[in-house]
Amino acid sequence: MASSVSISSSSSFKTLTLSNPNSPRHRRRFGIAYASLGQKTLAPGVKISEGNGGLPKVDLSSPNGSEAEIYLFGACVTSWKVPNGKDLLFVRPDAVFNGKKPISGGIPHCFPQFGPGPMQQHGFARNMNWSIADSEVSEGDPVVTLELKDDSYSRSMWDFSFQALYKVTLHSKSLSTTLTVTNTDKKQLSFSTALHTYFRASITGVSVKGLKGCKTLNKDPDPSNPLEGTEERDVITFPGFVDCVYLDAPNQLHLDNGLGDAITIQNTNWSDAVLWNPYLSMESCYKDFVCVENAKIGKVLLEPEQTWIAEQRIATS
Ligand SMILES: O=P(O)(O)OC[C@H]1O[C@@H](O)[C@H](O)[C@@H](O)[C@@H]1O
Repeated sequence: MASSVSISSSSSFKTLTLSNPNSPRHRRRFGIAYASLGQKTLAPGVKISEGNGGLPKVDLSSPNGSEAEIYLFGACVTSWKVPNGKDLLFVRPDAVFNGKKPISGGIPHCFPQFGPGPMQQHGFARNMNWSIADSEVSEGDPVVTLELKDDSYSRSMWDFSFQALYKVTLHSKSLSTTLTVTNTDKKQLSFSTALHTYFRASITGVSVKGLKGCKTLNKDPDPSNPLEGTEERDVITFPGFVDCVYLDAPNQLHLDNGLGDAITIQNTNWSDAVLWNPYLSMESCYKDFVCVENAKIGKVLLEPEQTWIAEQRIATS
């Protein structure tokens, strides 16, 4: 992949495009781009900084003390700190920041395939560089919108022209993420997707409420041949390996992270949910996180120029 940095501006925003951010040449040029972007071009509370592995990230900070960071690589939110300084997201200790492998933790995207399927697991959006499309302050809260478009890499796996916009809004005690996918092709396309959120947790104390009565597709023991069932429990705990899809899940789930935080996970238009904890297959860290994912497992069909929008809002009390 060639190294490049480009900044283009339209009437309301500037776009910073980065590729192969791990190369020394790229880092040099990123420095220039960073300087010339300056803070003036971004809204108050929205900054660009150099993250792990030299990868660029967007830092959001709100006047009331909450903070978030989002890597352009994968548009991955890796940190969400509430005003008391606690980070409610988790990045795995084996996560790499090399601009090639997806970042394992935070809120990775699964797009345009949740998986398993013909493409690489969880699609390609989590290992492509997104660009900054816009930033603003909305009712005092910092907002950044990242953008992903097809290129030769995405087309080698999924031969469609598309635009994905990912708007991240940092509120005082909640983080809202809105994904908007538009078919910019001349033919119909379809995809499945998820926000694969890793919450920091103490797994023996974790519980999830709100899924009773949902149809389940249990990926344990065979992810490619899930077992159908119905969730009978009011309160789901994690005494062992869990990898389960919940179809037609409600718009609000309640997570007790076992660390003293009650987190609500609200959504609009994410029809399904996924619970995952790898248990002993990730012995060094499985006790420290749980994935509660908003997902769209059934295919979304988009005709040319059609758009699909879904929002997730995670909040503490
Ligand atoms: O790609 P990651 O972050 O390691 O996550 C993998 C897991 O992601 C979950 O969403 C899937 O349900 C699991 O089947 C899968 O193993």
